[in-house]
Amino acid sequence: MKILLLGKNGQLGWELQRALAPLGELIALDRHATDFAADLAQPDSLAATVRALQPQVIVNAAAYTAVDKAESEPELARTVNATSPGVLAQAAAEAGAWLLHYSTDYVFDGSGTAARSEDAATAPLNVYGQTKLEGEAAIRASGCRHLILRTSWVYAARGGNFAKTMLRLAGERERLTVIDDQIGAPTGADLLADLSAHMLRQALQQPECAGTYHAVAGGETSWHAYARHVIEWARAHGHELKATDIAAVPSSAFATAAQRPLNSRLSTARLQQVFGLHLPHWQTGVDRMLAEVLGR
Ligand SMILES: NC(=O)C1=CN([C@@H]2O[C@H](COP(=O)(O)OP(=O)(O)OC[C@H]3O[C@@H](n4cnc5c(N)ncnc54)[C@H](OP(=O)(O)O)[C@@H]3O)[C@@H](O)[C@H]2O)C=CC1
Ligand SMILES: Cc1cn([C@H]2C[C@H](O)[C@@H](COP(=O)(O)OP(=O)(O)O[C@H]3O[C@@H](C)C(=O)[C@@H](O)[C@H]3O)O2)c(=O)[nH]c1=O
Ligand SMILES: [Mg+2]
Repeated sequence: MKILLLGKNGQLGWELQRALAPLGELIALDRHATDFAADLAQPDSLAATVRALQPQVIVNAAAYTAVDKAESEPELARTVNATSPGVLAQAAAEAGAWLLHYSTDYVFDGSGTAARSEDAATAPLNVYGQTKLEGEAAIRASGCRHLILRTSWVYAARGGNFAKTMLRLAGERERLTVIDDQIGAPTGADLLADLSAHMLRQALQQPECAGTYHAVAGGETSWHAYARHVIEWARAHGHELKATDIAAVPSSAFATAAQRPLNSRLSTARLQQVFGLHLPHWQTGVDRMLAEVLGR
């Protein structure tokens, strides 16, 4: 089996290079690839790549993920997150290939306190979420066999993420202010990549498993409690940090270009039921990532 992976060097793309390797011949590209076009800012070039390589599976880990910047670059965000996934999906439909794609908790408005299921009403609050939602719709409209995994708050040992930002800021400042009224589940790129491989393997045998799934780690937290956990773990493992005051603030007191959902809880019941997979608690993966990053 031939698998084409796009966005190979992002947090998730890097882990997918590992997790997908045993499933078949893996061709992993990033936007700078020269033999085959793989820049999602150039949608017109992508169909030729799929036709030339003829993969049985296309995995798209590339995305425009700068949430605040997307507010001032909506066209580029839309091209990368919606138009190009649509082109890949069309090419997959024509080739009879599967498409594995990723989406986000930010497709929802975050009202209420309940965990959302896959068919809950979407209503993105920001450009990034809107373009990711449009990407989902383009994939469904193409008629290709697909898996769309909606995840949240992704971190990895390799790449940039909130946990690493908190470690850096805690080394530089005595006081941090962190939002405590946005609730969600930090999800490791390693876990998501492993889920992806297991789900793909089953879906290839059971095409009726195609569809959209919420794929996040177990448990829930706020950005503030997540930050505190990361900083306390670092201290407990001998790292000296400046920050003594990790202040909890409401979203209204922390100005950002993009508005973010308050309730990012996603129910993984469907994933667990259809694929029989277990979602470990978020702290297990975060602690493992910290041990790797901080060398303890
Ligand atoms: N990060 C998060 O918190 C969350 C992410 N997701 C989704 O999960 C998926 C993976 O995200 P994650 O790995 O964390 O994101 P990263 O930002 O770590 O990686 C995104 C990758 O996409 C690449 N990329 C950006 N623009 C283009 C382009 N024009 N052409 C080709 N590649 C491009 C980047 O390349 P380069 O390095 O060259 O810029 C980077 O390698 C995405 O679909 C994202 O929307 C969902 C929920 C949360
Ligand atoms: C740096 C910083 C952020 N925050 C807040 C802002 C924001 O609400 C939250 C997280 O900050 P980030 O910049 O990591 O947030 P953000 O980039 O919006 O994270 C999101 O990325 C996209 C790609 C997704 O799909 C989402 O699931 C989610 O992970 O913490 C603070 O409260 N204090 C701080 O010092
Ligand atoms: Mg971010």
